[in-house]
Amino acid sequence: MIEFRSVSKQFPDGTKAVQGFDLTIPSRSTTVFVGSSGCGKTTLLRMVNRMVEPSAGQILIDGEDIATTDAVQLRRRIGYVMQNSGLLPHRSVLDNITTVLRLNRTPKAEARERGLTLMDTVGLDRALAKRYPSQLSGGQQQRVGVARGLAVEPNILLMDEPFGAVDPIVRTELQEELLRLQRELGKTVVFVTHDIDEAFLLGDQIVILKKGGVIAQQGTPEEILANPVDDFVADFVGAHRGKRSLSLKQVDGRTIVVDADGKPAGVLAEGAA
Ligand SMILES: Nc1ncnc2c1ncn2[C@@H]1O[C@H](COP(=O)(O)OP(=O)(O)OP(=O)(O)O)[C@@H](O)[C@H]1O
Repeated sequence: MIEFRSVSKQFPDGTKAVQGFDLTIPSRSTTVFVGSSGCGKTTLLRMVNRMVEPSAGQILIDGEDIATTDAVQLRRRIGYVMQNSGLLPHRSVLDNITTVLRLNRTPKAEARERGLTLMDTVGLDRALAKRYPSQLSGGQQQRVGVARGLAVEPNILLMDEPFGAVDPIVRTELQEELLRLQRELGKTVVFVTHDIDEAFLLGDQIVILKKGGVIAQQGTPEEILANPVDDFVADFVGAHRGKRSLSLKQVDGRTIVVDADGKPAGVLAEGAA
């Protein structure tokens, strides 16, 4: 479980990115931060692995205040997947995936075996192991990024717009893969996006943010769809999705809410269908 307690972040230039943020993120489920550009999503995410330090407040992981932990150690046990994959261009696919394992002093042969297994896990052909990132498609690069994030067998996986830079078809594929992976692995995933459709598809819990990291609404997709708390949320959900008729469809054993074009608009909680 991750707890934000009255967390604020003011950058040295005076920008107040996040103010008095409170949230509990349950373990083994996916929480999605969704909101417009600049509302503080990335700042919130990066405070979880101390790439950004809060100016005030506390963040607890399983009851432990992370400010009291060693930042480097913390970062090495939390998976982090970023937009544009963030891969090292002069390292092979396998080296990219196993970098943190090697930093953690995992023996070379073991790291290699684990890297290849991770390639299987994220649906990458092992034949690509020796290629460089520039020799891969955008979707393949993102898969390498996910494999790298999973390399240290983290309980927590932070994902910052990981599928933002790929075309819509590949994006749908990657989203479905993530749903499958999450069913198998059951990580605590914190996912950032500005795309409400993506949020509804992937999130067990959705947190809609306004500027300054202010929570406009949090809840399950169906709670938010059924009862937007105010005009801001209704507009955000409606304007980004179009107010189209909704219906239900079975995808991978989950009941998905789809709009008139068959685009996913949400997932029904178990037992709700
Ligand atoms: N290092 C920094 N120094 C000063 N201001 C910053 C810094 N990083 C972010 N900000 C500001 O903090 C606010 C929140 O930024 P953040 O990157 O968290 O937003 P975001 O919701 O992730 O946006 P996007 O979707 O565009 O990535 C913005 O106003 C941004 O300009």
